[in-house]
Amino acid sequence: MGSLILPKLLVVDFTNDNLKPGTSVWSSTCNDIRVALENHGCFIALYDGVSSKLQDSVFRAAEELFDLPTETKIKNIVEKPYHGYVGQMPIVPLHEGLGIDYATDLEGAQSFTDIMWPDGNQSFCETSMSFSRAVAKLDQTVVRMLFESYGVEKQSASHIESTTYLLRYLKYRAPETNETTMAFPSHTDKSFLTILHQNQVSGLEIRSRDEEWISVQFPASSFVVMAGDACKAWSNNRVLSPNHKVTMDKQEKETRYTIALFSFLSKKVQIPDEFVDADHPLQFKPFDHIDLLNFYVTENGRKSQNILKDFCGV
Ligand SMILES: O=C(O)CCC(=O)C(=O)O
Ligand SMILES: [Fe+2]
Repeated sequence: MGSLILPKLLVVDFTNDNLKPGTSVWSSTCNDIRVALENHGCFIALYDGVSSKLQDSVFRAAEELFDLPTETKIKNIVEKPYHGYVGQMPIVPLHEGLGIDYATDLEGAQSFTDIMWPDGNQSFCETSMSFSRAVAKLDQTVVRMLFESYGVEKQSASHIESTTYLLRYLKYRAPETNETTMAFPSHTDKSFLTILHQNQVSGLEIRSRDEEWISVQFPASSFVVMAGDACKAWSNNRVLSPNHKVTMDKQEKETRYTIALFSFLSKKVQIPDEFVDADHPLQFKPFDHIDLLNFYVTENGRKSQNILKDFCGV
């Protein structure tokens, strides 16, 4: 066994030196990851690619960012839906978020930093970029392992080459007495994969394939790897892109911060031929990833109970 299944969710120890391509631990872990993504749409990764110093820095960077005046934060305008500033919404009063597109590139991190701090903030820029690059490595390892488990490993390199990353800083303040505890409503992500890292305040809940809501406890230094709708489409409906939400505890006094890295494809999302046969007919037409986001913000997209079927169903 390459990995451990704690009460509900798979925990994969990426710090294990024996987890190397070609070993039996590697292949059994590839298999565990595939099964977890098919049944729960997520798993927990223990990963030391982000040093504890960088973890501390990224949460300090989050506090510094959210402490900026609202008139500055709203300048985080990105053309792509759900990429920029979100906040001040009466129905989701606890939540605020900002996004850095192309976060693993210096230009992406720098241009966001320049808008937030016109006089410069080099440490914020470096922290955001280093964190994104370190988490992107985990994303790429998971892609490689998932592709290998499905026998399409030859396609992982071109997939990784065409991946771009959005880093989002997310804040959930503690609810006041008699205020809603719903901090982020139930949804599926539109990414290929999402990787979440939270501070010590929990709140994430994920709905598994058998419709059980699971409260996610992040072990120290852990990351939640979750499949988005693009991964579900790519897999011809094998992978689950789980509904998930954030609920704050009524008694909670502290602010929850999550730093989330979302991966998107700059080439078409297309189902490999290997996933299609008489028992598994083609379910989705190829599509541009950005068009899935654009559909999601239309009235039909928002109302849809099955976004992939309505957007690109065969
Ligand atoms: O904060 C979290 O744990 C989840 C955030 C989330 O689901 C999202 O931003 O899509
Ligand atoms: Fe999400």
